[in-house]
Amino acid sequence: MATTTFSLAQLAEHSQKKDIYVAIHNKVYNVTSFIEEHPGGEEVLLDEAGKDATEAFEDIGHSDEAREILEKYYVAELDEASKKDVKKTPIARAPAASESSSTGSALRVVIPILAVLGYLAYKYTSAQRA
Ligand code: HEM
Repeated sequence: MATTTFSLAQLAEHSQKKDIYVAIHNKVYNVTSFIEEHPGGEEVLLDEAGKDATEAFEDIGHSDEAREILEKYYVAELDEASKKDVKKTPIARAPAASESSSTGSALRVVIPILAVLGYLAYKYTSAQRA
């Protein structure tokens, strides 16, 4: 049997009371027929409808029995790639690093020049005195 995969976008299409899918630990479950039986109530499941409900599910500390019930409603694997796309945020690069290194290299050139000029000035003035 070929494995069906669901993206987060596909999962989000099933968020109505008459059509509820949730993802828990990267597996997608159709819990439409379960919501009326849920000991925790319909409301909490409706809040997680069409989403990755792993955190909500684990925060409650569901029993092994709850996990077994879940297996009956399995429909597909959650597409890992679609998850990563959502989480990917551009990292702002700090320009300060390159700026400070160029300031550093400028100083490395200027300081020896000043030292040579100082030495020559000293030599010149002492030659005048002699
Ligand atoms: C979608 C799959 C879910 C299944 C199969 C499921 C199943 C169950 C079961 C069997 C119980 C009874 C206690 C236990 O055996 O642990 C329970 C309780 C509970 N569930 Fe879920 N649950 C699901 C999702 C959720 C989600 C997403 C939430 C979100 C917060 C939630 C919140 C609760 C709460 C608060 C209780 C405690 C009810 C009480 O003790 O008064 N459940 N659930």
